[in-house]
Amino acid sequence: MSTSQIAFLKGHGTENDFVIVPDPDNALTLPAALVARLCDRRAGIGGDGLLHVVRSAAHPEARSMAGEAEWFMDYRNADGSIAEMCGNGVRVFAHYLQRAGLVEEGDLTVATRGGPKRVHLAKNGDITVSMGQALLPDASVTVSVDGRSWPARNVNMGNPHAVAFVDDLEHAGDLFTAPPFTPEAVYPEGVNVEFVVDRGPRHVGMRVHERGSGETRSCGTGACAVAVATARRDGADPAVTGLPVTYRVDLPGGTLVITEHPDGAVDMTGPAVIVAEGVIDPAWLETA
Ligand SMILES: N[C@@H](CCC[C@H](N)C(=O)O)C(=O)O
Repeated sequence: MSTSQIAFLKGHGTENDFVIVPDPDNALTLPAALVARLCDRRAGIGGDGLLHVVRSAAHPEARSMAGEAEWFMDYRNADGSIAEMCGNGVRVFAHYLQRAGLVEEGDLTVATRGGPKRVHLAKNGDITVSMGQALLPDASVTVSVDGRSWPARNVNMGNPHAVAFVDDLEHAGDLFTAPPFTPEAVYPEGVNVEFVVDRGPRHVGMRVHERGSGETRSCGTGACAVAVATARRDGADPAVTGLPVTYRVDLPGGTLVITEHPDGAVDMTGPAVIVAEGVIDPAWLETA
């Protein structure tokens, strides 16, 4: 594929939006600066991140997963940085594959930097991703905004999250910049920070500041981290009770349903939408 004719699509999952770049043979070079330009909402196409769609066999980071997952989600944040996982991204990625006729309704596996993820494409359009187990590294972290501070639960869903329970989501402030946390050494690679309020039994609301993207209207891995942290807070750890626990997680862009099973496996269910498709103008690409 010539770099002067790059096809793209635009899609979102609960309004966490992505530029999708199909590149089955991994022929494109996508340096961080170009990704950031593509994700720019004024000078580019605009998105919280970019999904580079590559055959696993064609990508050095995914070749070892090619036997079980034909397709690799090479995910990038809006600033061009690389992240291990993107939960909403996997749903949009799988939806794109189905729409393009590359996979069928039912089950498939998508390779990610966080390992292979099982995905179920349901008839009604819902997409469920088996996100794997949450890790809960024991570290006491404090997150602060505008003079208020909260203890945060450290949850790793392949990527790092700090989950803080607050009285009011407004207390998270404008989230234009990353909320400071201490001690900084806990997250040497940065962190996604979630602010959570209770909305009812097994029902929470959240806002998130994503590493590399700023405040987004949804974060799939963040919703999973929030559900796991809330289950621990509520004394509903499935490994202890022997029962799965399901949380409805409301985000500014929609609702995700998260279930944690007694073996620790976390499932996330939500929608995915393709909004548009087109070709990047070669003249724009020259300047980008
Ligand atoms: N929006 C994503 C998470 C994307 C990666 C994150 N910004 C990071 O750097 O870890 C999701 O839906 O999970």
